[in-house]
Amino acid sequence: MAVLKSFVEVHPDSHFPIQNLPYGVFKPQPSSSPRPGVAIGDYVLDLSEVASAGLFDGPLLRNSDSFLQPNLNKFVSLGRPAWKEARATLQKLLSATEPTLRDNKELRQKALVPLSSVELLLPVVVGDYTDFFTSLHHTKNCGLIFRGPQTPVLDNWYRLPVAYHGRASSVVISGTDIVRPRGQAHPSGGSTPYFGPSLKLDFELEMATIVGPGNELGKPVDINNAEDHIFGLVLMNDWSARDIQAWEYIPLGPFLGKSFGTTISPWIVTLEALEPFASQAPKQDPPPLPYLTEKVSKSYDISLEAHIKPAGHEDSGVVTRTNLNHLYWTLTQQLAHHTINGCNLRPGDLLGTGTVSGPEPESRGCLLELTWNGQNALSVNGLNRKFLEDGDEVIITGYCKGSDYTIGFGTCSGKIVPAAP
Ligand SMILES: O=C(O)/C=C/C(=O)CC(=O)CC(=O)O
Ligand SMILES: [Ca+2]
Ligand SMILES: [Mg+2]
Repeated sequence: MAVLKSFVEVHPDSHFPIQNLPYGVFKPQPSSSPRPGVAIGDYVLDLSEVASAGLFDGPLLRNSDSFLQPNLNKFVSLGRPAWKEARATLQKLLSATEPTLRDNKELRQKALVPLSSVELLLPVVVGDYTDFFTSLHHTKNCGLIFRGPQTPVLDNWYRLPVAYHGRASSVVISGTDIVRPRGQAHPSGGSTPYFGPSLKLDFELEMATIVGPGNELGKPVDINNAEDHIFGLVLMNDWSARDIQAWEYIPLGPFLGKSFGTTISPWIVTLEALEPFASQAPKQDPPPLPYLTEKVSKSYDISLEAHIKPAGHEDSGVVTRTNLNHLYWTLTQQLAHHTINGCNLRPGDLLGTGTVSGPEPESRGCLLELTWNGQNALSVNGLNRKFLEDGDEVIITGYCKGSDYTIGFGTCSGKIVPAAP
């Protein structure tokens, strides 16, 4: 079958071919109101213009105002049949052989906006943010570093996807500066805690689920229906202050060491776009309990990289390369487990996968592991790094490489600025 092509020119290396069509929210001008869009090549297609022109003409979206909203919460709440209808409409509208938009100069000029000229915003209002801990390699390394060699991975980890409740208010869009947090820390062997700017500021390379339709309080999601509740994925950086974290986390878990900022990428890549890159999830031993046992156990082959760009440098240096398919617990197991006690999820909720570390030392997803808590410096563009310095920009990227096109996530970046005085 011929490969689907758009009339919008798309560079072969672009993350945003017609096969992707990730959803975001943008402002065409600083004074404009936010509106939903999909990325196509170097452009964003304004979905409020497409809707206003009456071009969503399928049965589910014909009279819908879901693209006349300042965020995607309403659209993601509609569920997979509406998402499929929107995707079919947009792929047809943007295809090389379809004249409706291609030959309508006026509409094209209104609806196709150069990406370089827009401001990208958070795609959804995130009501709740949860962070899982699903890489065995990350769990083992953190266990060794924080707790020593006795039992780096506790028995519960193999039985359930461990997580903590994160902080939604500090989830920010890619490009937002991150202020170095201040807090209490306790130097190892030291007798009294100190207060000041974190000396062990780190990134965590993660991906995150954007929840579609939620579930009613008291009604868990069945594991085999969990995929119906997943709209798509974004890149995520769970900034972490390791010195604050190590001192505060016993016995209740992460708090101020992580809640000062979490960055997500602007484009939500849908599960439909990722489907050609689905892979078999790793075998689980011991087998999970029935409520976590799924008919199809799916992961995705998504290559992930983190780069650091020190202040004043033109280029960034790569510090890790990993893949989403290293994770032990699947996205659907995470979601089903989250609701098994009756907890309700809502459209736009953000479920971080946890740090995506792979088995090789070069595939570790954070500096804590890469430098083994600052014992071994990493060389970045000729500079030594144990933890992040002021002015460092961390850039995460992710993509699935097919033979004819790339499905990419763009980038998720943030720069460290000095702590408050
Ligand atoms: O092992 C610990 O005490 C803590 C580990 C983390 O900081 C991990 C966390 O945020 C979850 C994850 O990213 O996998
Ligand atoms: Ca994390
Ligand atoms: Mg964080």
